[in-house]
Amino acid sequence: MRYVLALDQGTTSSRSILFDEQANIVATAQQEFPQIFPHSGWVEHDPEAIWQSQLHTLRSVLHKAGVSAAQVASIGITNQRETTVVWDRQTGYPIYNAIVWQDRRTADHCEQLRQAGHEALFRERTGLVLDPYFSGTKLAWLLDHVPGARAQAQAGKLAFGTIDSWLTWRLSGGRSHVTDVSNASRTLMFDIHRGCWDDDLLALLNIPRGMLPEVRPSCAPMGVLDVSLLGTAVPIGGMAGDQQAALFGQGCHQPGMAKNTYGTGCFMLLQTGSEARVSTHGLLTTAAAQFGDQPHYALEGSVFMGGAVVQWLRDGLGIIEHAAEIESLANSVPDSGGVYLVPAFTGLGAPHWDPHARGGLLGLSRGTNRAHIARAALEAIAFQSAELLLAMQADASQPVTELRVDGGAAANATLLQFQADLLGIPVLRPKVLETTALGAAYLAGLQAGVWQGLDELQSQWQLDHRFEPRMSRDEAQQRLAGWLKAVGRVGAWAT
Ligand SMILES: Nc1ncnc2c1ncn2[C@@H]1O[C@H](COP(=O)(O)OP(=O)(O)O)[C@@H](O)[C@H]1O
Ligand SMILES: O=P(O)(O)OC[C@H](O)CO
Repeated sequence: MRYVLALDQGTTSSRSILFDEQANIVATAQQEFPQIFPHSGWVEHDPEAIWQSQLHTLRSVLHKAGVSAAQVASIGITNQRETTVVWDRQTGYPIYNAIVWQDRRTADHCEQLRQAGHEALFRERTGLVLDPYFSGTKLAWLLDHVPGARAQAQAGKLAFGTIDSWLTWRLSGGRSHVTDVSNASRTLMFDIHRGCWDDDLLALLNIPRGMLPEVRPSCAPMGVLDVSLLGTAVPIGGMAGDQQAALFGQGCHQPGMAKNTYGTGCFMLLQTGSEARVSTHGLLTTAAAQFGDQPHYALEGSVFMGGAVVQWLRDGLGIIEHAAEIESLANSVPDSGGVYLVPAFTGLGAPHWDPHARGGLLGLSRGTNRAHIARAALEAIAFQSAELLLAMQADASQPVTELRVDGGAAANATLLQFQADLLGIPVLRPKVLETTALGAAYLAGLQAGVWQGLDELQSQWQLDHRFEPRMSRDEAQQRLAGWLKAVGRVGAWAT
């Protein structure tokens, strides 16, 4: 029996999931690591903590399954994207904490680039908008603020990577400095059309090219595990950013197929095939996971606060004890009583791209209670996602007819029913909700010959539940109008 191991390095935890040859989950291991908030709007991770937690889960999952490293045909890596690490090539140690995708410290730098008239060039080449979300300005910040970093980078002594690169570097004992197209496409430095780092953009960001990893397709030899780790040189055969990995794991290979992941944030991706479709409605164009020679693209909408709103109810307001309790609390009232919660705690992502927006709780009355707020919180996740799908429908050449879903909050049936109601299309939840890890495993397994092609993978996708829209379109339009009114009130708040 051969196995495929997926390493899923997320924003709040590192996980390892072992799959068998039928893509069944054999064992999982997970470890959380600390979130560091040095200032308002700043979010950092310790790259050593990321590495140690990932290594711990890797060892633990094999131990739990009673499987030896020699039985693992290939390792796939999937990761929180954009999060930026710089390390010393010689010592292998990071020069500073990782700056996390949620971090807003480079909002001013983005504004300066915009004022200087560079937004169109970045957009055309990278498919992204000038927002602190992406790696480029985070990397520039590190070079400008860590003493001596710029000189060392110019001397070729420092390496940059997103988390996929960082883990591969460590896993390979410092031999592989690589990334894949899907991760590279989130950096603001990568031309998604030519499939290479872009010297013009590097010059505008003042980044030495020598720091950057080599870019490969997502299904490709990425490196080999250093034998000192597990005693065997297991190949790393696949790599993709977590949202592109989920698109792959959901079997969304045909243009027009879309998925939404309800995790900390919400990320909706629409497969557009070989066409890098440009959005005129605030979405991003991004590289999908690449299997084979041809690049594939996706339209993406990213919402920063998805399931994290539920965490806020739990940890900030203390009105629930466990995330799952939100469902019964929300269902204890017939509706939100006119309350709208706009969770713009770290600004708004797609389609608004307003780093200065802040959260708002609107429409409160004397009768509002915590159940209304819980319901408004769940609805906010669905409203934000509905805005993404509306933008996609407006941008795409063909209508999106169904939405595949996954992620931790997709366990919540009330949320998914309201989502289907708002969208007016069926929402499909698969049996395997670990689609991110599955996507990484598929890429690695294809590389190792465990699976032969996409048809074989697609036939493995199984439905758990189909949520059909029940609300009238009039009511859905009214609710959306109320949401948009609330969003309008919180814009540019923190300027
Ligand atoms: N039953 C539930 N209803 C709503 N949200 C939930 C539920 N269970 C978990 N969540 C939310 O889902 C998120 C965790 O999902 P996960 O996919 O593990 O996230 P990530 O990969 O971003 O860390 C948390 O923000 C949590 O609040
Ligand atoms: O770690 P997640 O699952 O919240 O995903 C984070 C995204 O990749 C950020 O773009």
